[in-house]
Amino acid sequence: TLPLEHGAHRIGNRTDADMARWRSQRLGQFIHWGLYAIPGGEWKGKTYNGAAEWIRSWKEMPQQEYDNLYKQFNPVNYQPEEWAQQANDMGAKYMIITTKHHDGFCLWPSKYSKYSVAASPWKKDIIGPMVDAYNKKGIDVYLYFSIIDWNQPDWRAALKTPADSIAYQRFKVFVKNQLTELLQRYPTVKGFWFDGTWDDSWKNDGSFSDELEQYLQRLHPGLIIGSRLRADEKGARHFDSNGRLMGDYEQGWERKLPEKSADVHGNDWEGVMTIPENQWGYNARWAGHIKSSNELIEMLVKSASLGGNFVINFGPKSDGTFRTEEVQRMQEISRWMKINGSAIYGGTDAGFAKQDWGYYIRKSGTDSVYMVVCNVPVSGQLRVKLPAQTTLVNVTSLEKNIISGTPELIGKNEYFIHLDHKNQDAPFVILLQTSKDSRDNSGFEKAKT
Ligand SMILES: C[C@@H]1N[C@@H](C(=O)NCc2ccccc2)[C@H](O)[C@@H]1O
Repeated sequence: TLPLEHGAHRIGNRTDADMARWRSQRLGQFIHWGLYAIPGGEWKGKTYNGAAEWIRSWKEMPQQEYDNLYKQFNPVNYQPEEWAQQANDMGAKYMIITTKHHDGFCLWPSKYSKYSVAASPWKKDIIGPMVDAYNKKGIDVYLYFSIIDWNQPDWRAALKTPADSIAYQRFKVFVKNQLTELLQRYPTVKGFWFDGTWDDSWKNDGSFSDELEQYLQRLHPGLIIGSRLRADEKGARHFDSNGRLMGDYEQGWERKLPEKSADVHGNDWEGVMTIPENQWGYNARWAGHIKSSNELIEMLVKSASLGGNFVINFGPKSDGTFRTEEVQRMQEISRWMKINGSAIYGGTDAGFAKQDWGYYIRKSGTDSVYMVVCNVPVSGQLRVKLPAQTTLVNVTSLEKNIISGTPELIGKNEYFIHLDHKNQDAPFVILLQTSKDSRDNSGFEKAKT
């Protein structure tokens, strides 16, 4: 291995209580809200085909006109208590809010930037009431912070001249000041969700990103910061030049999920997902595939089955309300979580062989393994192959009329669980009580006779 000063400082997952809490939460709510919600993907009758929060970079958008949108920011229908209530109903245990996206507009009245809510008709702090409302519901808050800041004259994508380096030096002080300010203003937040760290200026300054992370940890012990913040001294990101994960969890799963256990190497990880194909901020016209609640639920289940968290993104409108499709999904996911949430919270990789009908999720640290069935086989029977030295002690379903009869032993540690032929319109859950046992097949057979 290479001698690295600014690579990973820890091998393996964090074992402290803050990280255990994050790991048990499994379902998060991402909120992208800012000036980009005003154009909502359209400008002067034309439709922007990119992600709505990137409209400032569209050649048809005069940047000065975009930058002046702060004069229109006035979310008269913003009700953070309602936001928190609906997130709580959905079953989200944490929320990530954009304090500042790439455009540099701050949703809090920052001392270090004029480009904030303080300069808007709204005037007031947006972040504080949101943190308070979510915390009151028992939902943890994480602060999204973009290192890229198109509004800051000292920001650079790359350092080409000595003048660039002097400007960027000032920019790094500005970043550190804003992050310090955010922790002082909102001391109950559990971590930062950094973004916009792919440019050369940042990638080639691994020592700063490393020192910044350590500074933030000293300021606020226990902070949870993903792998997207840092680079090592060779410009490697997420995984250092020795292949070791930096940060507290793998944070590269954006609009994509790992397929199998081997893809996550036992690391903590988090996937963040849009409901349309690629819109984080509010876009008036969602084009392409819009994920159904069952699709989002399956992604959540898949994430938990692979030992990761799943965060669903919402893009409120400029007036502070949520679009119908997003409210619908929160309500549908809420219904499912109220019945099946026990399979998700505290869930992790069961270490069982994957089957076509769906996913296994182990209640962490126990012999309870949930089966979340997403694909009912036409045979009506679910194959379950237990690992060696594991016996089946009991089988129940979280809802009535799911299982018919008792599991049929079909081979060494292998069973068919027969289903009641009701047509299911959502994933359903079966709970397996297992036990580690030196004698194979003795468990369920014994319980049955
Ligand atoms: C969480 C999302 N990240 C921002 C983004 O630009 N992602 C696209 C991207 C992802 C990875 C490398 C470069 C660019 C999007 O605007 C959202 O904020």
